[in-house]
Amino acid sequence: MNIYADENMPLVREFFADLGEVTTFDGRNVQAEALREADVLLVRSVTPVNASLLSQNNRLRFVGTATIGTEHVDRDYLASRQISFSSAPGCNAQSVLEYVLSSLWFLAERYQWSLQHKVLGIVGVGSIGQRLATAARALGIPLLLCDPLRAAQEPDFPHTDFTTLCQQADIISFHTPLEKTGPYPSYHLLDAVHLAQLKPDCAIINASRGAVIDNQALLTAQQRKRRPLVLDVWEQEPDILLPLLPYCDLATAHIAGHSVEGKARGTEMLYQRCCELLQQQPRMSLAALLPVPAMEKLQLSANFGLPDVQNLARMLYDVRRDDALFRYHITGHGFDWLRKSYPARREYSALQLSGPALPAWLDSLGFSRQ
Ligand SMILES: NC(=O)C1=CN([C@@H]2O[C@H](COP(=O)(O)OP(=O)(O)OC[C@H]3O[C@@H](n4cnc5c(N)ncnc54)[C@H](O)[C@@H]3O)[C@@H](O)[C@H]2O)C=CC1
Ligand SMILES: O=C(O)C(=O)[C@H](O)COP(=O)(O)O
Repeated sequence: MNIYADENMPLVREFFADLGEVTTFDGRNVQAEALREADVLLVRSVTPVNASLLSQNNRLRFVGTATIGTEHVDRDYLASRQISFSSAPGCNAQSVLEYVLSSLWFLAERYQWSLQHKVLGIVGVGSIGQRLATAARALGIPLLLCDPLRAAQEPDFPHTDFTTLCQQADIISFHTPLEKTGPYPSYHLLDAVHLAQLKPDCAIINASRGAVIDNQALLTAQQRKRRPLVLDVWEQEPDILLPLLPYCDLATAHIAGHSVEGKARGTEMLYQRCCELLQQQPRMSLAALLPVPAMEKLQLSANFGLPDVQNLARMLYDVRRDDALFRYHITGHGFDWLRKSYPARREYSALQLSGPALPAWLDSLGFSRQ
């Protein structure tokens, strides 16, 4: 069994070595010729998997993407060749939540906001958006939710249409997939028309897909009237619209989902799907492979409360680190280097909390107790 995997897939050899021979490749630049002998193909979001990439391969059985987003995979083509496919839904949802929370705390500090007096609009309330909604409720942040697909299926879903959300929210965070067609396309969802409808100081956070926001229209709007802006994802990565950078409060290289756990969970999920396909019992598990975190245990006193949570979270992840890396290295090393050399970052759950009266809302943020 020949297993071909993106070189940026952590623990891929540890998981897959018992299923076959593992060969790694550069996901951004891989060509059809290099994949001729693959039985299993494991990719990340940077590899378009389509008829052209698979034109020289006639033995492929399984394609897996260790990501939540799947717009880079031509699933109809895979189905036409009876090649099984799996993504890794939810694998890095907690990682994106921690990115957004860190961004919210940063913006609150920079602009001296009380988040409890800001309306957070969440666009796309799936794995990530729902986690964010749960965390925001725990932190007392008022919410507007926009998800027309959920609204169509769930009579009680408190849906606010996108235009109304644009008019009423103080902060908007995007968590939709990138869809160019269908009844609810998200391509350029935030366009010049909607940008003009936002409150003057409405903050924008995008950690979904770059093209959910019309980047050129965003630049024009920022040049006219600057708003708080956090961008993890950009149109046309890795060749992004660099003139946007001075207008960003936080700018990062599509790393919101790149926690150690988030990336490794993606590898594990594909391993499990592959074992199912091969009708083999999985022999490896993430719990056994994850490294011991630098900070393992922390005792909180009975005085720990909501105002302290930001300091606790910052011990584990502070988005300012990634913003600084981006601004320093983007012109020299470039977008993909920043992603490839991303420093280790553990999720909140890596730290076991103990104490006499741990508040229940810590669980809603993803912390774990001893
Ligand atoms: N920056 C990063 O590192 C990462 C980015 N992502 C991106 O975040 C997206 C969301 O991830 P998940 O929450 O796991 O996906 P999900 O599929 O669980 O949720 C997406 C939600 O968006 C809703 N939606 C679809 N079209 C919409 C529209 N036009 N307007 C409003 N809502 C719409 C869907 O109904 C669904 O509930 C992914 O598709 C991926 O593109 C995911 C992980 C990491
Ligand atoms: O899961 C997704 O979707 C993402 O966007 C990942 O966090 C980033 O994907 P990679 O480009 O690192 O594969």
